[in-house]
Amino acid sequence: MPMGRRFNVVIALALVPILALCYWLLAHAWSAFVVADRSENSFISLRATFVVMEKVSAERGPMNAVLGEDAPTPAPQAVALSRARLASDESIAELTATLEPIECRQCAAALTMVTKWKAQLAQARANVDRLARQPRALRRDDAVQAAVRQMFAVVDGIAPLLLSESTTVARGDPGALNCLVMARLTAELREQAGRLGSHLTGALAMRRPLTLDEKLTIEHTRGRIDQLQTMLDLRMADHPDLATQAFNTMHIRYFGEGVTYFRTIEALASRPGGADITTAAFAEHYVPDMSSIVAFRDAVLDAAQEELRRNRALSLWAFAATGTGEFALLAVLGWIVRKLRREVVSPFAQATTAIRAIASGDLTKEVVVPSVHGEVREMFDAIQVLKVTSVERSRLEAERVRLMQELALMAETDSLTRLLNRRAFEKQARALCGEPRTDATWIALIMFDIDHFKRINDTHGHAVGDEALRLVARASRRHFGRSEIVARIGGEEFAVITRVRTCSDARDAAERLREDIARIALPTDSGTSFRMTASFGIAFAQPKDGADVAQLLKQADGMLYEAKLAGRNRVVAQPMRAADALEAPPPNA
Ligand SMILES: Nc1nc2c(ncn2[C@@H]2O[C@H](COP(=O)(O)OP(=O)(O)OP(=O)(O)O)[C@@H](O)[C@H]2O)c(=O)[nH]1
Repeated sequence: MPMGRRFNVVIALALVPILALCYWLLAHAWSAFVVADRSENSFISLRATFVVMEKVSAERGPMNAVLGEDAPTPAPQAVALSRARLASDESIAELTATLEPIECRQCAAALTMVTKWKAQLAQARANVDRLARQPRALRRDDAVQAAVRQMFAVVDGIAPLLLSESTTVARGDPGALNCLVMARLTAELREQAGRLGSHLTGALAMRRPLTLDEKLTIEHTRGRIDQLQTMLDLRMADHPDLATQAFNTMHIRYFGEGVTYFRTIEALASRPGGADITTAAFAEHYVPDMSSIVAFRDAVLDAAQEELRRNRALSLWAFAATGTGEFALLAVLGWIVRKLRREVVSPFAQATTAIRAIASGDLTKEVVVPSVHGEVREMFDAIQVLKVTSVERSRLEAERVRLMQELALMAETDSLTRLLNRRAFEKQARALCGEPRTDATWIALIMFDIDHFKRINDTHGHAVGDEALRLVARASRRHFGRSEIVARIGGEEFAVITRVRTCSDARDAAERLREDIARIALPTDSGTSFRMTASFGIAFAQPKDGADVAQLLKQADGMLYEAKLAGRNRVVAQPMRAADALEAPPPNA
């Protein structure tokens, strides 16, 4: 696989887990933000529920006052009760408004609960109104108690919604859990404080002493209030900075003044004649002290809301930071990959191609140097140096081969005539003799030299003698083809070795050359020309007998000597036995 594609595959494989991780981190950050956002929205419903609980609880104050008055209810008490009921209704409407736009299973369940409370509340109010229309003397004590308990039941029905909403909110921001728990404890404290006051309603309304049951109920409620106070104190000890002022005010106002006042009225109501105080007067003094509980609850809820807001902002920031960080990371990765590809991978592939071309001897391709720096640039510089040295080495190698060939040629060639020299002749003649052939019957070695050559030199000069040698060589080349080996084997001595079908073929060839040499007109320095002759000696051998070049040379030399002795300018062939020749052996000249 090419390096570029391999690089792409590696990058793709590396990107898969990186992108998956980025997606997971972004999705995680987004879902954390969604939960925090939902948590903040749910807090609005939770706070509205706290208010509903408070308002419905507060409605019992004017209700107690009305039940303590004779019929018809005096206008101030009636107006106070109407206002309290209106406040409850408004708080329920506000809660409903916060729940309706949210499409969730919990909200639907909450709306069902709200509808149920409204029905319960309407029934409880109807009971109170029925009792209020009766003359006080005719009102039955147990009926008054039942009306009060019915109002308690409405508030008891709100507590589960508070719990479920608090859980939802805390799930989105566990940091708000402490505030939410404290708000719930405070809301219950407000409810228990209200109930404590309501426990006096019967006795005060009927102008009678507290019954044993009422006293027991008061003790039970007081015990729960003490519990709540202890729990709040412990939590405040862990979080001393949380709404400290509101907490201290609640301690002074309710646990101090409010509880003391209640104990005073309780003591009066425990006397045989009961307490000489109306429920309205009691509520007027007791209820304002309870407002410090609501103020602390609100302070704690404000702190929770602030925490939720901070958490949502933090989640949003975390989401944005994760997205931006991932984008930056991917951008940097992309930049690194691009830079790697441009400055390392592609140049490396180019370098590989260039080195491969140089190694295979293709030095024509240009080495394209990419715009890179550092080590990669140095690598390309080195490749260029390698190419230059390779080109030079190649040139030197070609030169060496040429020189070797020239040397070989020079070693085997006669520089004057350009024919083979004696050494090359003997070598090639041995090779020819060793060739297994069937088409030729004889090997003929023709040796010849120029007659009275010394005289030519002496008469016309050495240069003319050289020219004579060159002309004889040229004539020899003309007469013999490529398959015949022609050489200058001595000063004015030449030799040809060839295969012939018959001995007379060799003799005829020698004759023709002899005649040709005799026709050569040699120019002299004086402008005249003269002719020369040559003598030939021929020796034969049969390849099947194993031709010996040295022997052939010796025999041809002998024949040449005979030709000289016989008067020169003639061909003398070795005499052959008739049985050895296909035709009569060449005659002696
Ligand atoms: N110009 C020239 N002369 C050469 C060369 N090589 C040898 N010779 C001369 O060739 C002559 C050979 O003479 P000889 O061996 O006496 O033979 P010849 O004169 O041809 O007499 P025959 O062979 O008996 O006919 C000598 O004078 C050599 O100096 C050469 O390369 N150039």
